[in-house]
Amino acid sequence: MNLKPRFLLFSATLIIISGIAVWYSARQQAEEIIDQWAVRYAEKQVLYDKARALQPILREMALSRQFARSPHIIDWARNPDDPQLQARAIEEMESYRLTFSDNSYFVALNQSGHYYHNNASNEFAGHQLRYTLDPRKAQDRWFYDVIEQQRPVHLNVNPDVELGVTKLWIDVLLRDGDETLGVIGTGMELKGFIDQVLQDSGGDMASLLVDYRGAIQLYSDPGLIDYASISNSGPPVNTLERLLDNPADVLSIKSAMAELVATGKPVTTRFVHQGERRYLAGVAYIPEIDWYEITLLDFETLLPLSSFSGILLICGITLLLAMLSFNLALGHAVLRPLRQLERAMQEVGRGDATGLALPRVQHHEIGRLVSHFQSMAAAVLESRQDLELKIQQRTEALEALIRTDPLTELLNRRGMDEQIHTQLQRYQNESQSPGFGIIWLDMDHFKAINDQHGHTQGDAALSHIARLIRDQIRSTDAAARWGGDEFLVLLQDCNLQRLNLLSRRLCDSVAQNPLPLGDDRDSIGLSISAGACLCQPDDTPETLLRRADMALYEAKKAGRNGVRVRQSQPAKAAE
Ligand SMILES: Nc1nc2c(ncn2[C@@H]2O[C@H](COP(=O)(O)OP(=O)(O)OP(=O)(O)O)[C@@H](O)[C@H]2O)c(=O)[nH]1
Repeated sequence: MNLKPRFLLFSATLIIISGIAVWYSARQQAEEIIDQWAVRYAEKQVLYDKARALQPILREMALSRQFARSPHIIDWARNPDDPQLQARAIEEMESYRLTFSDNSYFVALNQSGHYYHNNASNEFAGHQLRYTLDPRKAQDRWFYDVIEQQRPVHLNVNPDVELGVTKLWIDVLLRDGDETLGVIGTGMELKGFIDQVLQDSGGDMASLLVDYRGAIQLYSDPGLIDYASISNSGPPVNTLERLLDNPADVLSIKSAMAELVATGKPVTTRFVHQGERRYLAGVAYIPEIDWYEITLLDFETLLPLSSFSGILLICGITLLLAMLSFNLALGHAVLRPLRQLERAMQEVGRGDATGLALPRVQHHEIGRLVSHFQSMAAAVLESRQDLELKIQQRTEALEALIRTDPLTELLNRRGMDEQIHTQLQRYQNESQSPGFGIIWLDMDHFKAINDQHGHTQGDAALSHIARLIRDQIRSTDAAARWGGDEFLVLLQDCNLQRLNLLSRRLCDSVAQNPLPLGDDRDSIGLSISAGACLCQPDDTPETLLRRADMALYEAKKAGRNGVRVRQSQPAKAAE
């Protein structure tokens, strides 16, 4: 596999692995942030809810306490049958009615069991005595329970059967010294109170008030309120268990409540579940009423994890872009130069090293690689050229060798054959081509020289004659050792006169230049016979040579050291 797909695969694997790692760690971090944030938020919220719920209750409680300390009412409660005291007390009660938020009050006297009440619309003016309490009636049990428990203030959520309303009752003991004269106070209309202080803030949080047993005292869903908790002799019905599915969560909240009372901490938090949802419960103790404020915070709605998906998306895109940029940079800095280098290497391998398209990288490893490659390619090119030159020279030398006679360094028979063919073709094909002639030379009595002086001297004689021939001919002419002691001379641009002249000159030159034997006074006399002829248009190499051979034969026959020229004029000249 090439580097590019390898790197792409590698990068993709890296993206996936680091993406998963980033996803999990970011999710973990996000969850931790949300949890920490939610704890802080829940702590603040429960304190806020506590203050919001407590503020109106405290006001009514303070007023009710003051109401219970009224001397007019205490005097009357001691003597409930005294009409004057009753009139003053009812006047006092009516003035308090206007100060209570509900504009209503109740006064229940212990001695007579009479229950006095007037409401916001002053419906019972002049008939404030509404009924007489009966300890046998369930709906009147609250009065006797409050008296029995002797708690100075008691809050009680209870429907008023007589009045047909459900209220949060603030029950305050009416006392004179150690004597309990009755219970007085006011009621806050439950629905209005809940709407005012416990209404859900959308679907993301819920607020409720519970007593020390976990019995729900105030909640936005009236069906879950544990009404008249004070009067129920058995265990409470509507408790935290109704709200939280998991018993462990209920125990957890109860432990939080115990912790608050034990440590005096203003607030604490616990994670709980309601159905599939996870909530954070902020718990605060309200010592003034001995209840607990619980705020359930659905932080998955308040701050859903999906809020962080944008960050995760950006992380993912950034990672992807980083990897793509890395790949692009890698491709630009490494892979592309490497590909160019590879192509250049292939070109050098094919022997085409001209105009190599090499990457223009100056620095770093690839640059050095290119530089080394350039040097190497230049060296390879140089040695290749050198080699080719040598081969050419050797080939030329070989070519020359196979056309050269090693002893005399004249053309050999093959070389002269080619010359005759070439010249003959040119003469026959080109009308303007001048004719040429050949001279066939043969040493006279050469056998005797060999015999008398040995073959070495015989070779020397052959070389000596070759030199003499070479001296006599032009550079355009050609001379060859035809074989043994025979030579052949080809004369360019030749006619009979020149043929005759040069043949004679060659014979004379040999005759006049004996072969020196090293000793100045001694030499071997030499002579040659020559047969010559001019080429004819219809000649073949064979006919041409045969005529020269015949001329040579005649020269030999005529006594040697002589020349015979076949007189026939070439046809072109005759024309
Ligand atoms: N030293 C030497 N002798 C050679 C060489 N080639 C041929 N010969 C000798 O050359 C002689 C040629 O003799 P011929 O041409 O037949 O006869 P000739 O003695 O020259 O007499 P004519 O040609 O009739 O004048 C032979 O004895 C060959 O052995 C050579 O390369 N070196």
